[in-house]
Amino acid sequence: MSESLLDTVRERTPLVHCVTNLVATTFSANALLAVGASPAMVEDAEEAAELAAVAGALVVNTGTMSRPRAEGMHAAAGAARDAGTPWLLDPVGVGPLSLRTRVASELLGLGPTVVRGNASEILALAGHEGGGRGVDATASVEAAADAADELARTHGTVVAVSGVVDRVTDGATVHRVGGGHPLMGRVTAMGCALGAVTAAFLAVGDDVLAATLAAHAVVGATGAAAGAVARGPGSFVPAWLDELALFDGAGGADGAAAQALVDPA
Ligand SMILES: Nc1ncnc2c1ncn2[C@@H]1O[C@H](COP(=O)(O)OP(=O)(O)O)[C@@H](O)[C@H]1O
Ligand SMILES: Cc1ncsc1CCOP(=O)(O)O
Ligand SMILES: [Mg+2]
Repeated sequence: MSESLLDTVRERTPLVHCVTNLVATTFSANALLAVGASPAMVEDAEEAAELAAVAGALVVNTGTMSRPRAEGMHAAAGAARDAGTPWLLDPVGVGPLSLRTRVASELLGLGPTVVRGNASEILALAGHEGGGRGVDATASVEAAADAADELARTHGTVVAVSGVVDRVTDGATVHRVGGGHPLMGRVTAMGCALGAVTAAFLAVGDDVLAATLAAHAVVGATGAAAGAVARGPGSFVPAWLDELALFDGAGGADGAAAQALVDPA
């Protein structure tokens, strides 16, 4: 599953349009390049609508909110919906901060293909007390399980909640993805990069749940491998980009390792 979709990303180099935050921009673009996709960070409303209509997939990430950026998000998400471009909402910091919480709720109404966030953000997006502090989660993945299922069912979307073990649901079926490394929580914009990589898989896979799971498994496997060689958060970043770029495809040992992270016994 994961290995063949990764091969398809590399073959097709899908254009992934990101309306993302100031912190995540370069890291997400590098993660997309490393996995084999083609990133474009475009946020002006006029340009964002043009690009979202022709991109392979779109990421809308609320991490550094401003009114002009919110306009770009609405324009991009609306154009993606109209053009049938798959798009992922990463509701960074939703809950404690008011403008982004309102905007994310409006964006949810535009029908994201996937919603991906940490547990506090998913709880808040579903209208529950998430307890988020800034952009970091204070709730556990399992504490957000009911909220994630409810969001998925109400909005017809796949919801992925990240943490020590990620949880992915379409509201009916639930999967968990292991792997990763504690250093991933000490690198900024790691979840944003996971969202960007997930969008690259959405661009080439018709099965949204399978594509989301495959992307999470690849990030889990490469994160574990990078964590095993990194000395700390600084060396984790280049190690992870290298692991992502060097990850073998169909039939390889890396692909099998990623597959084994999904719903381990
Ligand atoms: N302690 C951990 N152990 C293993 N993987 C982790 C850990 N913390 C974060 N990750 C991984 O890092 C990625 C980003 O998750 P997370 O830190 O929850 O996102 P965010 O940065 O949006 O809060 C996910 O792939 C997740 O599985
Ligand atoms: C630190 C910070 N501040 C605003 S956005 C951002 C990055 C958040 O990235 P992630 O959600 O991937 O940890
Ligand atoms: Mg995040």
